[in-house]
Amino acid sequence: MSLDMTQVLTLLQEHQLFTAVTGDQSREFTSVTYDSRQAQPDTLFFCKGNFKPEYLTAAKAAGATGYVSEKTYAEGKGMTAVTVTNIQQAMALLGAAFYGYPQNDLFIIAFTGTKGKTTSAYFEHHIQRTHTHDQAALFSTIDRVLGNQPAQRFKSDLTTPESLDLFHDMRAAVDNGMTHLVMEVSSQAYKKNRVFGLTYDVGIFLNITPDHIGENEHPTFADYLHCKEQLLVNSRTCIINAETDHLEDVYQAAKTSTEPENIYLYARKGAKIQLPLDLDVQFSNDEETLHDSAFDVAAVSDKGRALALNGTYELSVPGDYNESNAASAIIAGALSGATAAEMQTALTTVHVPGRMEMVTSKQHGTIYIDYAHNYASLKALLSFLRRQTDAGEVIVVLGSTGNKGVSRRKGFGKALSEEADRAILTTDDPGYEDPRTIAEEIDSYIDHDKVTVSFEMDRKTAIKQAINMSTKNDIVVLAGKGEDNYQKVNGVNTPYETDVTIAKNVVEEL
Ligand SMILES: CC(=O)N[C@H]1[C@@H](OP(=O)(O)OP(=O)(O)OC[C@H]2O[C@@H](n3ccc(=O)[nH]c3=O)[C@H](O)[C@@H]2O)O[C@H](CO)[C@@H](O)[C@@H]1O[C@H](C)C(=O)N[C@@H](C)C(=O)N[C@H](CCC(=O)O)C(=O)O
Ligand SMILES: Nc1ncnc2c1ncn2[C@@H]1O[C@H](COP(=O)(O)OP(=O)(O)OP(=O)(O)O)[C@@H](O)[C@H]1O
Repeated sequence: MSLDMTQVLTLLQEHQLFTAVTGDQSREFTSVTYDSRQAQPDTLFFCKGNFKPEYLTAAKAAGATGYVSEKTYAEGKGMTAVTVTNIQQAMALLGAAFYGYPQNDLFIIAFTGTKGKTTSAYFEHHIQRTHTHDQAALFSTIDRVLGNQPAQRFKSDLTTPESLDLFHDMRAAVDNGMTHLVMEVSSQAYKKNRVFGLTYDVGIFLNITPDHIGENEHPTFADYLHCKEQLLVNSRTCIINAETDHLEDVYQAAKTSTEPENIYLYARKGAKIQLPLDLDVQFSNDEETLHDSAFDVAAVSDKGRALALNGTYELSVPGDYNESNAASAIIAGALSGATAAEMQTALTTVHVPGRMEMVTSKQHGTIYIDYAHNYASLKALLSFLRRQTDAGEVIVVLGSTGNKGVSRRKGFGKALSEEADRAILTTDDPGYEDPRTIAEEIDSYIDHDKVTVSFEMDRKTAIKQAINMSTKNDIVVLAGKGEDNYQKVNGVNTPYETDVTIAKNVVEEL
């Protein structure tokens, strides 16, 4: 893989990003990076974000011969310097070119939404693995699967990787024989131009509620919505959950680049839709259970019927909202050519780490471990579980993260007041804050006439207490950490056994 200066300048000029160039213009680069620690001979280095000039000095010392940035630096003397109007966009364009446009060799299915991205991406990946006989890659918040060997599976740092990493990983996936890619696209990915210039074969919009607004994320809800909608603007075929808030805005965004015959709308049967739009696919379920779900999917338009996806689907992950997530994955699967039978097979065995994990105990009811960590997700989770447990109590163990998402504390108080009987407030990634103070803040939003609250800052002890106090008709919910095996404390990822392990051990010791 390589990139020469003629390609660099042509691409930047074509996209009106080019400002100026100095130095040797006959260079060819055999490596690209935005991190000086990765630089090597003949590297093209990108100066972006919270960049410091000494990183350029370090990159040059390691052999970098060119750099791209929004201004020139004295530290880059002797290197070819290309200045651009937008470094993130330039990096995405040049990254795609350096890695030989791997997206052209992949059928790409991309999910966005405030909640359900990871879950739906896992559902879709499972469908695609079945459909393609294991030729499907996955870029999720949890992991990046670039091939079928254990060494081709990596933990993720970001929901959507930085552009150079994204195209690097796509190239690796293609070279590993992958033909399909399922990916999550965060609003930050658009805000930071990580996916600039990328077009998806199928883009799915799941839902939007206020979240990720604040310092280092989005200044306003309007900005958050705009960034999320960019996924649809950049998709050849769009799938929209017609139950989402702001449906009109979302639908209009899809229509800016996609004909209505390539926009699919789905919803639960009987759901109230905000706009007089015709649905394409409905799903329904008369029998929810705590352990899995069997729901019906039916096309209700001509273009929906052309997908041949009608049928009853058994889903190994419970929760009414997961039926909605699965419905989106089924439509995307059908658009990629997967048959209903393939999708039915896949969904019966899918597992999403840290989402709706179950640990059962005969005397103490079922324990659910779930990543729910804001109002919308906790409300969705608890209201589903509440409906399943008329006879018993809903007992919740949770905390809230320190130094970010402060509004979640109020949301937790609200969701607990609406759906829980007991809450044990504890620690969840307190960062530089005191977990007890965070817990007290959550408590200040709880209606104490409805919820009995106690405090236990050692999360393991809190989990033991919750399981021990529950009876066989109760449900215990361990919320917020999912499969995390650390607690972020004072800037350090402190090892943590995981909620699932602790719950299993407690049950074994009973
Ligand atoms: C605000 C934001 O988006 N920041 C991201 C951004 O940071 P940045 O460009 O400022 O980079 P930086 O890490 O501060 O460092 C500056 C530059 O110096 C370079 N450097 C640094 C040290 C050195 O020795 N040499 C060197 O060259 C770095 O490689 C970098 O290019 O680029 C970095 C990767 O290059 C990301 O890790 C970082 O994500 C931050 C940490 C983050 O976690 N952001 C969250 C908000 C986020 O993006 N979340 C979404 C999910 C949210 C959702 O669910 O919707 C996500 O997609 O993950
Ligand atoms: N469609 C949905 N609507 C509401 N809540 C949901 C939905 N799907 C999942 N959830 C809840 O949200 C939690 C997080 O789900 P998931 O990880 O799939 O979402 P995400 O969009 O990837 O989230 P994040 O951006 O926080 O990583 C789940 O554990 C569940 O409690």
